[in-house]
Amino acid sequence: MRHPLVMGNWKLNGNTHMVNELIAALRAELSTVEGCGVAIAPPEVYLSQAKHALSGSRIVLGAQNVDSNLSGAFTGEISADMLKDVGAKYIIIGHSERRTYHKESDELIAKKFGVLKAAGLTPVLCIGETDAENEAGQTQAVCAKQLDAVLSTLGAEAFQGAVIAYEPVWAIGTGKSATPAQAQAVHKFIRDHIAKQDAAVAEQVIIQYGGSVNAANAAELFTQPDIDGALVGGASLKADAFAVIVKAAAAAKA
Ligand SMILES: O=C[C@H](O)COP(=O)(O)O
Repeated sequence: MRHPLVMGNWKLNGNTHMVNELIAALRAELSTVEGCGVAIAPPEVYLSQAKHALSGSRIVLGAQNVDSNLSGAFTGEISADMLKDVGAKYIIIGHSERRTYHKESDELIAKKFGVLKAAGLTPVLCIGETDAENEAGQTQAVCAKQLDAVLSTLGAEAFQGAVIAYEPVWAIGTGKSATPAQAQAVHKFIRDHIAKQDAAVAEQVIIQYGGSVNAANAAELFTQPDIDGALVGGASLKADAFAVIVKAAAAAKA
């Protein structure tokens, strides 16, 4: 039985004051919610502060990226061990913004996946097609290629305990979410693709949807059988909206 996971990706937003205020508000909003995992990924510079602010709560700390190297002369980078050391658990890799702005390849992202697994951390692997790829009918091919980078190097067992976030690039930050039926079709394709190698692993892997999830559309998305929560950008910066999304996931999957 899979449990949903709703994770907030704060992206490049926040400051010392905001981290404390938003976490305090989330703690108040979510203190009684059960049946849905909750995580937040603040910017790396605020991870320790966030960990302290989350102390004793059920909200888990995540991060937005990791380097593929473990240590050494890699200026500006953060290692898996460092993330673990500060208490982060769910680590986003392969986000389309990193694929686009930092030219991250499927191969590099697969390497990061392996580094996180080796450190005992949970990869949140983002995959998804662009608008042009969607228009060209290439959604499944793009998702398969992004998954295959991990499957071919680490095997299906690497997805045991891992998280996949299907985020169509055209839906990120645009206000234009995929419809529940559109997202479900891709989520089922993703699960079936992994099941070709290992049905048990495919059955347990959490597949989040991401892309303009908000308080108004979350509940309907979560009615779909293969949508196991959400990776939330903009709406994760507002405690009330994020709490509605978490509660919708808990209710839909109860
Ligand atoms: O990681 C989160 C996604 O990029 C979705 O962002 P969004 O909810 O602002 O569309």
